[in-house]
Amino acid sequence: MALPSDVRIVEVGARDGLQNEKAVVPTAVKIALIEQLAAAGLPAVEATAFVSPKWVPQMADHAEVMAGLTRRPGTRYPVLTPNIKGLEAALAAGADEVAVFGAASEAFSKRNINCTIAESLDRFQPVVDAARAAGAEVRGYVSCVLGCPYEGEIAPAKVAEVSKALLDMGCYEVSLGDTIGVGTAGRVHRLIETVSAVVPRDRLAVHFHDTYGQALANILAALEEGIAVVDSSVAGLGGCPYAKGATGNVATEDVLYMLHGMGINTGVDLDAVLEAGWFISDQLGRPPVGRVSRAMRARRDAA
Ligand SMILES: CC(C)(COP(=O)([O-])OP(=O)([O-])OC[C@H]1O[C@@H](n2cnc3c(N)ncnc32)[C@H](O)[C@@H]1OP(=O)([O-])[O-])[C@@H](O)C(=O)NCCC(=O)NCCSC(=O)C[C@@](C)(O)CC(=O)[O-]
Repeated sequence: MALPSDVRIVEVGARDGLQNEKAVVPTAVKIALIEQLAAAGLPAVEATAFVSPKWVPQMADHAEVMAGLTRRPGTRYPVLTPNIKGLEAALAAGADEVAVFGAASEAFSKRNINCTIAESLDRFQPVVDAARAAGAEVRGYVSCVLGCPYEGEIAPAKVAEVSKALLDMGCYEVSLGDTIGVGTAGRVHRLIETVSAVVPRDRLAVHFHDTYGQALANILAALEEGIAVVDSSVAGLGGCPYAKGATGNVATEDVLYMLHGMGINTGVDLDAVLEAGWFISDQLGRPPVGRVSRAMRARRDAA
């Protein structure tokens, strides 16, 4: 299949990235990061999660983050909403795009959102209905598409089943998450071949963590399968609090460098994303994880 000429990047660093930080990141820092990422031309900057603060304390300032943001016209600021309570709070905070998040693994679903896969789908339907009735678009996530920290291998057919259920209930797009980064390119091809039998490829996104260093190769495999939406995280921030050992998403800077080098358009300014990555890395007191960010910083420092 021909590679796409344009790829939409969904930046998840401020949510997926920061949710796993132990030290509380000040709300003002989160807002500054989100605004820098939006100014870099990223079309979607996931802003926060309206989840239980007992489960994910780092996202407890969700309403303050939304209230403090100066939003750019044309940029989307999706937020996670696991249930009606989260949705109501998100809508009250002015969210115009939300995301429900399920899993292809029963054990992960239990640990992450405290219910079975079937229960989660029952819980999401009213969230999707109410969001759409309020004029908010809904994205769906499926975690553990290439492996689960508790169950190991996950059948592509299960991923297809959950993805189809999310699309059928009204999600405009389903993002396939390799939560613990165990996938390899051949398995990505097989996964997308299986899922695309029930969900059109133009309704699929990929969300790959880079735990085993496979994310860029896996993204390329997804592009070869006709996928044109990629989730990534500035400075390679992140991990999932309910997947021990999971490291960050693939770094946005690495994805942009690869795509632009291949002549694929994203509309995103890599230099501005690099600056945003250095800003948040300095705030967190550690170097960025992404290779491009490290290389460009070394070059800048040497100049
Ligand atoms: C889903 C729940 C809430 C169920 O948690 P629960 O304990 O089963 O919920 P409950 O309905 O029994 O309520 C218990 C308490 O939580 C409160 N509560 C209930 N809902 C909310 C809410 N929305 N916001 C704030 N508070 C809430 C509720 O009001 C009550 O408060 P209490 O009466 O005890 O004071 C919980 O399990 C949860 O918040 N889980 C979120 C976990 C999470 O955020 N994980 C990370 C995101 S997923 C991810 O990173 C993967 C992804 C998307 O990036 C893709 C990939 O990489 O694979």
